[in-house]
Amino acid sequence: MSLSPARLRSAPEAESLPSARDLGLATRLRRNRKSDWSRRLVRENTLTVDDLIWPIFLMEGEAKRAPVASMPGVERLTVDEAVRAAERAAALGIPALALFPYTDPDLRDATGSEALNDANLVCRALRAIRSAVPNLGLVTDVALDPYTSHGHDGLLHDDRILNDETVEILVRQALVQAEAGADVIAPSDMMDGRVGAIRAGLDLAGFKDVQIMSYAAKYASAFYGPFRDAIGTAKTLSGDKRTYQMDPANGLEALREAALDVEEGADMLMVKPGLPYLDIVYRLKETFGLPTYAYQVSGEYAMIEGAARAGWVDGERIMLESLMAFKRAGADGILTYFAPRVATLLASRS
Ligand SMILES: NCc1[nH]cc(CCC(=O)O)c1CC(=O)O
Ligand SMILES: [Mg+2]
Repeated sequence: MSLSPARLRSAPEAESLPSARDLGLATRLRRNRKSDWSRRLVRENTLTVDDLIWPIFLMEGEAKRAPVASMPGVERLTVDEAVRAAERAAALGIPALALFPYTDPDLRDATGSEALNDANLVCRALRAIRSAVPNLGLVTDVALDPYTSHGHDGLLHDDRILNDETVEILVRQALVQAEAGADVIAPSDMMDGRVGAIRAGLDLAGFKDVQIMSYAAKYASAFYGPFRDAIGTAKTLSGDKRTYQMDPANGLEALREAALDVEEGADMLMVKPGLPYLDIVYRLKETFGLPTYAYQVSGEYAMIEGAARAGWVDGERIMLESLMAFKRAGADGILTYFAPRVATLLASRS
């Protein structure tokens, strides 16, 4: 039955070839794709609302929302508006929110001291959301960049980011957040040893059930640009973050980063950015088997949403396809600015 390419080429007319009508294939993968019911039956992965963590941006004031220019459709919210967002998340069944503050410029200083203020924006939002929506998971970011005048995640000294001195402050930041009601502490700073130090600090203070989601593999990425607009560090950041965030060229190093975080007590791992780093998501999940998350970061969101708004791509389909890709790579969930939109869409389909 098999037909060589040479014979095919020399054949006078296609219709005279029996195999042109029937290749005699035992296996035809298209059979399972023939109809919607069958495609659903053989589908390997599903995206559900349980996979979503919604990152939101906070700002001072009352009853206000301010658009983030480089993230069309995303707004900074005052605390009362953040409570509305939390109620919306709960109504949609989104498991958790991640909170990021836009700190007033005059509250920023060289050491990021506002991070340790138990009445800072994040802490006030934690308390307000906790009392209005008690059962929503609240994830907080541990790193100093929203609070430092230089926009770095740690202490800057002679053009260097100090590691151990920074970790000491991060532990205190985590305690302030846990005290205000954070369920999950998510260190995004990439200092060495911070997961272990934060775990020890939390345990000592009695926060044994507060989880740690480690930004285990966080790359020095240009995809964070719009986020830095949102939290107001785009213009102030001096230099770049390449002495602490990972080199995008490295894959094995992500395994070493994650191994240390697991050893130090991380409950969950995260990879960031998301879509360009699916190989890292896959490797971490395969290697450690921990709950593993991906952050579809601001630049990824901006690229999809910008192209969609220009009419160049089908935004809704790309949103769903990109999120499904994370699931296929092994992610247990995704931090995504699309969370409320995709949750609404999923609800309308069920
Ligand atoms: N600690 C900083 C932090 N936490 C989350 C993001 C980026 C998230 C996004 O781009 O959506 C960043 C940016 C950075 O490292 O400069
Ligand atoms: Mg590390």
